[in-house]
Amino acid sequence: MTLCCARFRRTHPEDKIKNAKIIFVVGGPGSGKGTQCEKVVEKYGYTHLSSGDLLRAEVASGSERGKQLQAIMQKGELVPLDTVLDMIKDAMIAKADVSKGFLIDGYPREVQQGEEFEKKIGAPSLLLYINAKPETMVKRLMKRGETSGRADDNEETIKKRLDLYYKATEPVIAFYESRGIVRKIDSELAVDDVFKQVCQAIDNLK
Ligand SMILES: Nc1ncnc2c1ncn2[C@H]1C[C@H](O)[C@@H](COP(=O)(O)OP(=O)(O)O)O1
Ligand SMILES: [Mg+2]
Repeated sequence: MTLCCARFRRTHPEDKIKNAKIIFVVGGPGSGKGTQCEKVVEKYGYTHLSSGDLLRAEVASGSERGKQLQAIMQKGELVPLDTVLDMIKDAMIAKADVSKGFLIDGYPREVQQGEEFEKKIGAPSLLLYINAKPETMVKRLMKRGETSGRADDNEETIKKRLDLYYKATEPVIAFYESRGIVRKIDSELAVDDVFKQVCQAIDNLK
């Protein structure tokens, strides 16, 4: 080992999140992930990281990378894996000192993203599977689209996002089910009743 490694090892930024508590929040578009995460932040002091929000912030910044991302997102497609992961990791490190844990919302979108996350960051201790019927998700998204200003909350893109969710993201749930960390949440109910189930799952972590 060189002197340089020895000196910098202790202050490596990654060290800050090595033992962080991580919860994956997985569900279709409009299933209620963001709504539930907000409530968890308030009650448990977790940090909510929505991959979609991080990406939209990059788009809003007007950067060159933001412009490329916007084109992909407008089509309802998935953005490159490394881009999202780096953004999540940077955001986690920035919040490490003040967080009780992290809610990773909207990621992994496919099994490979989960594997990469674990390699670069760490393993989740819980996966909240926010489950609603497709009709419910479409209805909620159309309503959200009236005020969200989100370019992807329109009927055509919603359909593509739902298809992609069933094809790419549902296998993620099966992947983590084999590890016994999936808690299925019935998100057809009123927000507070959904939250009760979420609290039960989190309380059981301790
Ligand atoms: N349990 C619930 N009952 C009724 N509406 C809900 C709900 N959970 C969320 N909503 C609403 C709020 C939003 O306008 C819309 C989508 O919710 P969201 O939290 O933004 O979903 P997601 O982050 O999974 O895309 O549905
Ligand atoms: Mg959301």
